[in-house]
Amino acid sequence: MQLDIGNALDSAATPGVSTDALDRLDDAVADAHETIAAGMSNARFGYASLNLPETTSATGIERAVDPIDADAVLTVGIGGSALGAKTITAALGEANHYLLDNVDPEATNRLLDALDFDSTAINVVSKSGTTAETLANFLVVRDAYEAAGVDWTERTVVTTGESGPLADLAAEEELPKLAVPDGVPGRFSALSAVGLVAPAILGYDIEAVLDGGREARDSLTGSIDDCPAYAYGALAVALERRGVHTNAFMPYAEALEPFAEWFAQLWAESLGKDGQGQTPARALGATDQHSQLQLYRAGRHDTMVTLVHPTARDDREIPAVDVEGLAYLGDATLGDLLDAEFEATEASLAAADKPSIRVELDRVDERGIGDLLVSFEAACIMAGELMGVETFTQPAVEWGKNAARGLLGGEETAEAAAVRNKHNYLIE
Ligand SMILES: O=P(O)(O)OC[C@H]1O[C@H](O)[C@H](O)[C@@H](O)[C@@H]1O
Repeated sequence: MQLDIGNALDSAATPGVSTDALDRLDDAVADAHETIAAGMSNARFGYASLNLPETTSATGIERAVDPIDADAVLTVGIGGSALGAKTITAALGEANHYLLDNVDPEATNRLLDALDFDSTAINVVSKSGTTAETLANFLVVRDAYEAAGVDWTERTVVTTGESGPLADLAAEEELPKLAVPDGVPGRFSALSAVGLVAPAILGYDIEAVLDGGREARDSLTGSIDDCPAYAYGALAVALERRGVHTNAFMPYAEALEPFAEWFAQLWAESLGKDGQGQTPARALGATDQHSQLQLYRAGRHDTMVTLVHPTARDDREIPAVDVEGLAYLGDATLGDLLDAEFEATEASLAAADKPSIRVELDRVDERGIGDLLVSFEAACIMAGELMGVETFTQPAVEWGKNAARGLLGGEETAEAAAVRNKHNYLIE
């Protein structure tokens, strides 16, 4: 991954974010890098995530899924236990990866009504093994396979922690079970079995995904000047300190649309703490030029736009047509048009003095997605160090999980009691 940060420096929105300011930040980055590197070598909680390209065994995962013969995969998981797999398979252009993360019964019914159970593997993922949405969806899916007379036990792989209700279910049915590695929070676990089982079942080269991750990991150095990942994290913090509280993540590749979703969880859950953080907004180029760009260019000075741009892609000619005013299209390809839109957006933001960062990758393929995932994880960890927050926890999210469990008749929790006592103000 490469960065061009020119448009984020010295903009009217962010006076003070200059090359000098970044130079001053470089010492803090060097110190934070030492903490991160020490955390990696001691496999400390959270920091161990950056070791996954080394510690994950692609052959171990491939061996575990080998007996499963399937053309499609249904992943049952939520948050960090779903978005990694979704991001990787989408980046590789896979259409036969389905996801049950939410528990909207109408959407679930529609998905299960259309699914070919015989050819679809079930990939159940939960680090804790207790998440209500995931467990409920797994029970529903098992039931649907049974109702269709299809043996779900022959097609299911479970990825979870050592113990817990999901581990018990897996043991009871003697299902193949892979581990969520120690020291790795869910949203940082894409390059483990959590994110790689689905692409492995679908026949992708998951070793190449890990290779891309290794490249990103090996490029972590203690200076902004030669480490794009850290430069991104440091710059986002410098901007956040000056009131840039929204980070609009806008890839110019459909295949990276779920990457923006993955980034949103990473950025929000890791950095939204102690009154700090940036709100991640999801956008897609060029589509959202025709929707959100108005706000980013002419709205409040509180947004940075992250423009992600692959430098190579498969392309398609635009057919020439003899109609006045359309000749210019006949000389171009769809890729040329998308690139021109990208350049125009970047220039238009700069002309309005709005900060943007250009992230480039060679191609959206196995290596490219591995590189991007690890680079943004490292960027996030760097940002967390500079902000002084606990990057690897998510207490605010746990609050809601505890409340929902208590409300459904699980063990009584203080959070559920707070929901029961909440003050309503109804207007009917
Ligand atoms: O993997 P699980 O334990 O099922 O957790 C799934 C998700 O649950 C919560 O929402 C956490 O905040 C997320 O970080 C996590 O990824």
